[in-house]
Amino acid sequence: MLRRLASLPLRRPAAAPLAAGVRCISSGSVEITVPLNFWAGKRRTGPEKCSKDSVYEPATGRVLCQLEPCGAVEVDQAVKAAKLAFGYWSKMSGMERARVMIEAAHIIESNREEIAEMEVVNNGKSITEARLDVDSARLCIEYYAGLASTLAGQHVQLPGGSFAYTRREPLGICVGIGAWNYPFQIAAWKSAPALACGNSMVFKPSPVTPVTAVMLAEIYAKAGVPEGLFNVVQGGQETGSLLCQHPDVAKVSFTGSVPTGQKIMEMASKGVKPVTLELGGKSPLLIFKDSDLENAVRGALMANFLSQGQVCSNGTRVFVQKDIMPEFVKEVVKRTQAIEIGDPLLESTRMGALVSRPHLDKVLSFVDRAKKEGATVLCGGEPYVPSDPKLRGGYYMTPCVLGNCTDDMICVKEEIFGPVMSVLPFETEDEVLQRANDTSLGLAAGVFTRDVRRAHRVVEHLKAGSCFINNYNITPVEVPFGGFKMSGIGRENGQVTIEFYSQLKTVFVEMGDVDSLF
Ligand SMILES: NC(=O)c1ccc[n+]([C@@H]2O[C@H](COP(=O)([O-])OP(=O)(O)OC[C@H]3O[C@@H](n4cnc5c(N)ncnc54)[C@H](O)[C@@H]3O)[C@@H](O)[C@H]2O)c1
Ligand SMILES: C[N+](C)(C)CCCC=O
Repeated sequence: MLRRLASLPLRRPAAAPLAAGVRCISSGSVEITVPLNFWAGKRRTGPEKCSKDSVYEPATGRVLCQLEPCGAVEVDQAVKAAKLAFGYWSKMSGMERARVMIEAAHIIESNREEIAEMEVVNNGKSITEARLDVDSARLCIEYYAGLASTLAGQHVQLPGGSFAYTRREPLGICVGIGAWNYPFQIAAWKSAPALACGNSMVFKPSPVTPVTAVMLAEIYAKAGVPEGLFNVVQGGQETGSLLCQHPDVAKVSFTGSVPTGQKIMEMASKGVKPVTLELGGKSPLLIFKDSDLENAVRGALMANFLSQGQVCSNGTRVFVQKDIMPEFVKEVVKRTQAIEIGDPLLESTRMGALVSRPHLDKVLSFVDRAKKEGATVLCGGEPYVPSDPKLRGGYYMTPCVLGNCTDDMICVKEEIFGPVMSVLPFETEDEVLQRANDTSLGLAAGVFTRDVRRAHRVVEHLKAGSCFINNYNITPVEVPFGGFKMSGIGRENGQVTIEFYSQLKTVFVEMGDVDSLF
């Protein structure tokens, strides 16, 4: 097996389409009947007697497929498969692992459109964004393939010719648990560093978006990973809890809300398992009067309206220096009103549907509460019904800009996770820094200014894991991403993430005699 893996060519002709069973789709035309669980190299049905949950297509509100949540038996089968695969994979060299991962990246590239389309159908985001998410997943796998062969330890000289060395070793079976806003990308951001380090993974997507993680499992299988190296079990919190508490699991990497992250940490603590937690945010974006206004407006839109505003790192508290508030607001509102909402599979659409009916209702209720608290709706914040009859049951709303906001309003304090921007005036740098940091969360923050000294001074004081100067919401995979404070623990992407998916073994080597005290 090892020889076969090692001899894979670096590049193959375009891979055959994946088994999602559909191509060239349109909204409302897709029904998924293939099983969505995957372990030991194959798609699998869930437990015979499970109660199935309907999964919806956000663009239309139609049922897309049925989710078969895994119970203890299936979780155990997936973990067993991962254990077996770990035995092979962890013994391969970094170069051998890299070859297979690069092959997986090529298969993603060849199937970019199909994966993006399925992401749209299941998540509701625009096809333009979904393609970028697929690219980010591929780049992440390529990046960690590149790092796989660089894993190395240290050599330390000790007295008398003795020495010690360190080995960077994999952890074992890692569990990945994902949120619904970037289903394919999250699966890749977790599996790529895990696999590069020699681990295997059991991944549980959100029950709202179960479709594309299993496509990634197929891709890894086609690329030639050992059977069981990357497995997908579907389900909600019960399945997730079973994974976190499984005695053979070495680590849990979670993306989701703060309350769930706290539960995961608690469960993992019972087995003293390390966790990576990528949690929520309520990030500030600071726009100073010396900013390039055109870029500041673009940045504010990028900070709020990607993925229908359902982005953890969104800069939803937009602090604008008073002097430029009128022109900033005028421009932001004009451009927000021009965002084309509608069928997420159309090239011209810039904002698709929110992920579910309950989530849409929740976001709209935040807008209602903001109004009651005295905020002014400068635009949007209404349910939106597209003219195309097939989209009438979809979960759309108009992107919203709230003015007249104050720091104590719920819309300014709580993560809304929808297309709602709160604009707040400020006067001085000290004041805005104090207000920007006045939150228990610390995922991201941004500053727009032409003053280079101010920019670096401000980011030095911002209590956030990812800070942007004169841009927002870009996440190159070479760069670590993660939160301060209650926004999380650990990082994804970048070289540092190798440390979160591996452990250090120290080996002492005695070259002389044992100097015994006894
Ligand atoms: N920091 C990041 O990188 C990042 C990225 C995306 C989303 N998020 C955050 O995710 C949230 C939205 O996603 P969501 O609604 O899917 O979050 P969620 O916390 O409701 O669910 C996330 C995942 O956890 C699972 N889960 C729920 N209860 C569990 C339990 N007790 N044990 C194990 N697993 C359990 C869910 O089934 C799902 O797969 C937002 O707060 C957002 O900010 C963070
Ligand atoms: C929008 N980004 C930049 C891809 C960030 C995704 C991670 C969080 O939801």
